[in-house]
Amino acid sequence: MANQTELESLQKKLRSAVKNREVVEQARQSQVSSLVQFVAKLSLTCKGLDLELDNRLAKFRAAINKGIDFEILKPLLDEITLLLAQQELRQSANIRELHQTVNDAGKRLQQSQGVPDALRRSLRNLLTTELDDIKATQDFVPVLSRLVDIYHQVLNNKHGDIQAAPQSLAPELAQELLNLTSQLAFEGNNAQEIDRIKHKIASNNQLSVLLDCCISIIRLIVATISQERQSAQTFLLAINETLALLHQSLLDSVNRSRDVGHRMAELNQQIDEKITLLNNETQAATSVTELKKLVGQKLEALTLDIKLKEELEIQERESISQSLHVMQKRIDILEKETKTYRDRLAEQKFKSLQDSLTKLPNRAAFDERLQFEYQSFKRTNKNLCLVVIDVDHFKSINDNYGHSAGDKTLQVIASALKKTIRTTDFIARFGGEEFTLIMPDSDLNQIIQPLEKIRKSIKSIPFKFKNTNVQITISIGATQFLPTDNPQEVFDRADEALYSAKNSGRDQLVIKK
Ligand SMILES: Nc1nc2c(ncn2[C@@H]2O[C@H](COP(=O)(O)OP(=O)(O)OP(=O)(O)O)[C@@H](O)[C@H]2O)c(=O)[nH]1
Repeated sequence: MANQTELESLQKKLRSAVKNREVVEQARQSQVSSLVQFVAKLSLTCKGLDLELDNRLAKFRAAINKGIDFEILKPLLDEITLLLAQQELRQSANIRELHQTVNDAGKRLQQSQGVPDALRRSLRNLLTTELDDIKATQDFVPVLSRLVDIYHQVLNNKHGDIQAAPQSLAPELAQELLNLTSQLAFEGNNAQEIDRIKHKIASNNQLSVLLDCCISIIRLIVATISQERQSAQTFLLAINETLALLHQSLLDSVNRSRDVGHRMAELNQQIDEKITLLNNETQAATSVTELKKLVGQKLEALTLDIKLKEELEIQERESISQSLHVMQKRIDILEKETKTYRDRLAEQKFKSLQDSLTKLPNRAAFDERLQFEYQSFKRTNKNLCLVVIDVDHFKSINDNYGHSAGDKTLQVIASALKKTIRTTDFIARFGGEEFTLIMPDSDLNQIIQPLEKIRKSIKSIPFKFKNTNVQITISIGATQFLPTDNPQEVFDRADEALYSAKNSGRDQLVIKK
């Protein structure tokens, strides 16, 4: 009986165990199935990376869907694991490359001119922080999109600035503009205005500022030309008026002369007729008394006519002298007006050949003189040397002590150069901090000593800026005209000599044959 009970209890336990086992089995089955589905889905996310991997994963998905035994799947899994490892390597290489590309593109943008401060800051943040935080390929997406956005904004800005003109050209343009403005000769308010523009160019060479300055200069030139045209017009009108008056005086005088001429002719005719009549009547006279009476009457009439003639002649002389006097006065006015105008033109020519800052001859004057000396060299074959002088590190004077200090320095150097050269030499300000010197009747050996004297004299000027003693030096390049040379070739050779002097440490003279 007891055994029967034990058996039943055992059977009950067994049934319950089987049931539990079935539940566990079912749960496990469902877990395996969701795992299989998950793995299948996961494998699909790798699709498209690599053809080989795609094939293996497709096989794998088909196999697990069929419920193929793990042991059979094992070799396939090994192959897939290997392909995945290769894929991972390739991917990290791609990420490194992408990182580098984004970094390079950003750096390039950083180095370009004219990026506004705010964008420059965003770019710096993107390159230093955001780019370093990237862990996976998809992290590049927002970074790349921000970089493209910054590029866009910079491009828009640049377009708005000056289309296609790189800021790197600005220093050259500023220098050329300064050279050109120093050749302009203005007076009064216009001269002050041009000085203001020059300071603006020298202290800020942003392209937009240079453009503004160009426009202001052109406006000044146009205003000056129109003033000039007006003054020429006034001068011509005045001359025209005086000439018209002169013409009128001449006409009056001619008319008067003609009237007088007519009256004279009439008088002459009257006198002639009276003499003929007297002649005839004296022939016909029969007595001396009659003759006396006749001659007395006729002589009286003749004397009257002759008197009248004399008066007319005096009148005529007086009128001629009067109109000559009027004409002389008008010619004097004319001469005075032309002289004023001639002087003005001469003064303008002088100013147009003078550098306004240093009062030395300017580049135009130098070109004119060089042509003249060159022609004379060709004619006479006498020695002729050309020298280019450049102030060393002049930019640092502007940068450290201001543009006005730079201007003053140029004036002091110019006046020292003028004092030190020989009377036969010709010095000009070529532009900026560069001077040119023409030395006629000298060969290279003869110019060494005077040029060394110039170099030393500039070096010994005691410049003082902001309570600091500053020594300023010059570099000199010199050459001599050869029979086959033209002025440009000689200038280029002197310039090469100057650059050798600069490259060999400055503060020296280099001669090039
Ligand atoms: N104050 C002033 N500066 C000028 C004038 N004309 C040109 N400059 C400046 O002269 C400087 C010339 O500089 P650079 O050509 O770089 O030459 P540098 O500094 O003299 O150096 P090196 O010639 O190499 O020794 C520029 O900064 C110009 O702006 C001017 O009329 N007045």
